[in-house]
Amino acid sequence: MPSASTVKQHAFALTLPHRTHMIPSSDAITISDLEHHYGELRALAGVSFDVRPGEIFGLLGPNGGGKTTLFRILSTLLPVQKGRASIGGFDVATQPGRVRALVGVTFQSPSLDGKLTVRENLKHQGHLYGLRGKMLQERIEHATNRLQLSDRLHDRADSLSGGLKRRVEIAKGLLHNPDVLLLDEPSTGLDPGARHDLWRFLGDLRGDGRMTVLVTTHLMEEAERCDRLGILNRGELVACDTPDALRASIGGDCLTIRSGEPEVLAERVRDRFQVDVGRLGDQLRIESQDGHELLRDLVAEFSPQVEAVTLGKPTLEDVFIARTGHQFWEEESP
Ligand SMILES: Nc1ncnc2c1ncn2[C@@H]1O[C@H](COP(=O)(O)OP(=O)(O)OP(=O)(O)O)[C@@H](O)[C@H]1O
Repeated sequence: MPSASTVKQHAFALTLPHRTHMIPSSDAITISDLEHHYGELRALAGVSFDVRPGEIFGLLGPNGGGKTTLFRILSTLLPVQKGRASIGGFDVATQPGRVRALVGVTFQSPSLDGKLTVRENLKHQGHLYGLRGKMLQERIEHATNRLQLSDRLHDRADSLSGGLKRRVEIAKGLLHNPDVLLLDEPSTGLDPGARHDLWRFLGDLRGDGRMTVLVTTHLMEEAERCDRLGILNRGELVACDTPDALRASIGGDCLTIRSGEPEVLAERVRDRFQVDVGRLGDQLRIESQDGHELLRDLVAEFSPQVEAVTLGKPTLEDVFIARTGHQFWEEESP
């Protein structure tokens, strides 16, 4: 009995037409005013952004942000309810066959058959895409070379480490030579070393500028590695730019203060220094052009109420907090 994910991949692959188009030089992915509802629940609230050819574009967001919904619409597995999405100029709603020919997809849930070797897994995937004989052989060689899996072709999938399995999944997505690779949380369950390797491979894949990669993640360190990022929160795109530009949009330094009386201290700091003070639980958050000076004065004046202070350059998490008014992981609590 095939697993649910295998069935899903079958559904994705079987309707693939022969590929006739390369991505034109305009945007690789265009999303305009995309909305999606599950019953009453609004999972996407009018999202718009573009992904340029050859870039690694990250969709960053906490759990429930809407990443997987958007990912499934782009991979033609969910219908477009409102708005428009196109890949390589082909409309996801009206030209799904064309879109499937252009994209390779790696889903969050594992899709390898553990009892089969790497080669057998890839062969099976190739057959789903109508590839056979010499052509399939060449594609398997090419994909496994790119992901440095050539010496693993005869290993059973269930004998591989998590990182290697993930690379085989990506090789599966590359078999039909797509121009756009869609990856849903590719490093879920990987240790930091395997995660690092995975990102090195992603960098290599688009090295010649031909492959566009859209990757969803809830990990800041992954988001940092993307060329550009869209930050999704509760179905809304709250920011979209390069990681550097997003951090620079905060400006200066970020000061975080923990206090037993956060509300009282916030009021006093506002009055004394004329700064905006945000509050997240028992922590206060201040953006300042000169954090060192403010830190010194603040501790000198309010040390009895200050339990701990951190000072640092803005991180992507600070960007998220500044754009949404809440912490990244707040959403995850059960
Ligand atoms: N099939 C579904 N039926 C009903 N609600 C759904 C369904 N799929 C997702 N949702 C809800 O839609 C919202 C967005 O979910 P989505 O999976 O797109 O977010 P996400 O950012 O990918 O989160 P995660 O990382 O947890 O998958 C959430 O509130 C989720 O509970």
